[in-house]
Amino acid sequence: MEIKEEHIRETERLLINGNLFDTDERVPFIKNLDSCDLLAVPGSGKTTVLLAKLYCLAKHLPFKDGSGILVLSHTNTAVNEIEKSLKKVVPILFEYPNFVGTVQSFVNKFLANPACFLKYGSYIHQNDNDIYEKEAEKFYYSLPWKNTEPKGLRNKLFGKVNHGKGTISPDEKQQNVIEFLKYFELDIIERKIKYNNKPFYTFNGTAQPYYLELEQWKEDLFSKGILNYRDSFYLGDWFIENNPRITSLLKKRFKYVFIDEMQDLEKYQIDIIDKIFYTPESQSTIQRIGDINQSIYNSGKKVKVETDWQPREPVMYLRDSYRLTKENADIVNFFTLDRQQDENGNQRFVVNGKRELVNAIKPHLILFDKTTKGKLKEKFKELIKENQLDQTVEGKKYGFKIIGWSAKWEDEENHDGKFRLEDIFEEYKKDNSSIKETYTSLSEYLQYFDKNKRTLKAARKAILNALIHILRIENKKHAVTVRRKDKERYYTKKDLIKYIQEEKNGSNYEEFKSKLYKWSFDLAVKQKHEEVYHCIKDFINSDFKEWFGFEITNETQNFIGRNFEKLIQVEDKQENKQKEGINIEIGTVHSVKGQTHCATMYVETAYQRPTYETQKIIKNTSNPLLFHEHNCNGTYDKQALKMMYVGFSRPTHLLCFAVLKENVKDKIENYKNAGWEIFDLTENGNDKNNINKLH
Ligand SMILES: Nc1ncnc2c1ncn2[C@@H]1O[C@H](COP(=O)(O)OP(=O)(O)OP(=O)(O)O)[C@@H](O)[C@H]1O
Repeated sequence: MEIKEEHIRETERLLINGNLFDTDERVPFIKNLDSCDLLAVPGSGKTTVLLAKLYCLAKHLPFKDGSGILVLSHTNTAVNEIEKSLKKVVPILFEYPNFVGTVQSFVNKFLANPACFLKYGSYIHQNDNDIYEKEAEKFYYSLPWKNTEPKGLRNKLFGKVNHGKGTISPDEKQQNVIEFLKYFELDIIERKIKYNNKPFYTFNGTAQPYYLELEQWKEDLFSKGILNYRDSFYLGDWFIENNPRITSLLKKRFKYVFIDEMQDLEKYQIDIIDKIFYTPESQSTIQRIGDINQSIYNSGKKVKVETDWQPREPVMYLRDSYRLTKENADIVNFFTLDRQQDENGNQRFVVNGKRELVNAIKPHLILFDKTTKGKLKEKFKELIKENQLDQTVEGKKYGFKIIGWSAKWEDEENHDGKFRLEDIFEEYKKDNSSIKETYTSLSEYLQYFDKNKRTLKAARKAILNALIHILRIENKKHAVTVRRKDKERYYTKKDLIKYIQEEKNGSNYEEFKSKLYKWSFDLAVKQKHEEVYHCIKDFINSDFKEWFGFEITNETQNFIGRNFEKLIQVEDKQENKQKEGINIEIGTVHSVKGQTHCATMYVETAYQRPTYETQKIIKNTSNPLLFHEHNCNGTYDKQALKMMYVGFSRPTHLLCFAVLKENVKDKIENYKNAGWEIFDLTENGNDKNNINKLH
């Protein structure tokens, strides 16, 4: 197969405003259909060239041999970006036999889900760390404390998990055990439990009864379809081990495999993809794309310092950043953690800004303190207006964002005045809903189902999810046959529909279908949340409970609630948009990975010690904000450097870094001389609005 020039021309019009892809690096990559890795700095167009290649390849679909294209990424956001760019122009790329999704969703669909069904008779119902962690807490509190021999699991874990931790309070010990239950890994092939990457219990070890108790707990969860993200990969490995043919089938199905955001993949994710596609007899092309200096994800709560990705030959590179201007790129450049050397001994990763603006904009350093942090958003808006960024193509296309490393506190402690995003931006605190599969009340299901798209499909899914949630509370299961054995399993959405279609217990499918359509329409289009809530409540209390044969228990009653509970966030967001004129989104650095913004304000926030980014990265003899090579060697300073590298490299036009004045006050002159535009929002400023530009 060959990529056609005419298709590349089409992608130039589609993706880069009719500019041309350069013939030194980008066109050769787009045309290359052999296995390779692609590495490049932020904004160099890695995702863009991948999109271009996908477009060109999709023009050849369906392939004669019936194979397809697999496109994987680490986050849903990245997958959505791919869909947004290509779904309209090459819809065929999103249809069978192709697959576009996260690594997690790929492993779930092709490996973990069939494994779960084969081994435990259930499909994955909830693949979510939050839900899993709640189960871990529940399990902990269900374990008895035994004072007689043999000691119970709870006693054993108290000793083993806290071993070598010195004198700590009983509360801390308990917390450590709960943490263990949340994060230990069960290798179902080897029958081993690992914790913090070290062996903990094994089936063959002396602690077999305790191993078995933990294994049993996990397997009970699996048979309810409850898994954490990591479990999917162990189940996936189990599936490959027990059904080796699956790897040949997948290789045959996916002739081309592309992985974006490669730097964020964990070793076990990289390994499972290699195990399937990177084998001696493999005919599949695997291309892996990323930037080693942007690895900021980790499966735990930590930020990654080193990436697990070991690029392998042949490696291709892209020079220059098309997103960044020279002014912004020059700063980002000094936040490169690992520059590497090329074969000529030159620095390999240099961030070179190619974007040119009619009026160049300097990077802005915004000084604030605890009492003036409330002015940050206003200031950002003012700068956007002053530079007329809301009138630009990029402003309209990419928008404006305020970002920070740490968003929320996980405890209710007093934090000595330290702040995270939620302490600065009230609206961020309120907007704590993320799109999930499971909520705790019917009202939540009907309002949080899809904050961004509000499609009919999303509304329908939410209603069905709420209904199967009730069947789960009521412990209603139905019979399935797995490997000729009869089993019982909780209803999936599909099962629920099938049951109603079969018109069991007087159920009426036609009536249900038209109700479901009306409710979905009223939710998604008319936004009549309360009205729909009452209709569904009536339905549950009449037909639904009769069709499925149960009496409503207190737990379901609580789930439904007495009245509709209006969640203010839903309305708030839209009202804000209209009021402000300029819409500014607030989010974490993690959430804007891979994105382009017109203007970005990065606000330093508290995380571990030393507390703020500037305190972490500024050393006696080196300060990357002043264009010095960094001297970051510790874990947290390296993490900070990476977060700033990712965060600072988002905007096409305006980069603002909002910093606590006390962290930079001795060096303000130096920042000015280095090229920062400085605004001082603090009390002692001398501007008429107390928003002071220091000249
Ligand atoms: N060859 C090009 N010519 C002009 N503009 C380009 C080119 N390639 C990419 N761009 C533009 O540059 C911006 C960044 O591109 P893209 O998101 O593909 O970069 P990236 O390398 O994937 O970034 P990151 O590393 O931050 O994820 C986009 O606005 C894109 O349209």
